[in-house]
Amino acid sequence: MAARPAYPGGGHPLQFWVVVENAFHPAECTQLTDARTGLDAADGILVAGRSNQNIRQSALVWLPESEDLAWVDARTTRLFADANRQLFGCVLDGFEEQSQLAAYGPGQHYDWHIDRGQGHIASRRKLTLSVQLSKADAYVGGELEINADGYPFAAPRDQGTAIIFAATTLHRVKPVISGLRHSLVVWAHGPSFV
Ligand SMILES: O=C(O)CCC(=O)C(=O)O
Ligand SMILES: [Fe+2]
Repeated sequence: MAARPAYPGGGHPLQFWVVVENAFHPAECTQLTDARTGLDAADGILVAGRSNQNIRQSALVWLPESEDLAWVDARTTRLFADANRQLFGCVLDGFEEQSQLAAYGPGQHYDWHIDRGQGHIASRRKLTLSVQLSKADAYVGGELEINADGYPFAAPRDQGTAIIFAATTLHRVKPVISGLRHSLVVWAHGPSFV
């Protein structure tokens, strides 16, 4: 892939995502990955309710609703609010889906897709938030890439780093080669294209 060309005209390059380092403390990441234990993992569920193993292969669970985990919604809401103020400036009016915990083992991946979909909830997805819950050296491969303009950007893989992007932006998780990658994925919702 060729390097991104210099932005013409001397202005600022367009920004398509917001990265927040240390958005989650390592102990918070561990609490979330531990929360998976004992939960039923539905293998390869697309959020539209259709399963397509060619696009997605990962173990996915909904974040359980418990008092111990109440801080998660507060944190992710703050991350969305800050990113929306800083960059996106879109109309957000709710959080209509439970947060997801995903885990990708060897060979598992999520091919290029966008998160805005059909249906009354998926069509209202405006922003996507992904948090790297695993330590950077806990897995090989498994990069989260965002392709907003033809130049895929690999999200930083440091544990606790969050990235926020428009739910209409192409992204993928490359196949994990070894180890296990955990992530937290959340959407913020709102009316179309405003
Ligand atoms: O695991 C991730 O970081 C992203 C997953 C994803 O793209 C999705 O669940 O729609
Ligand atoms: Fe996605």
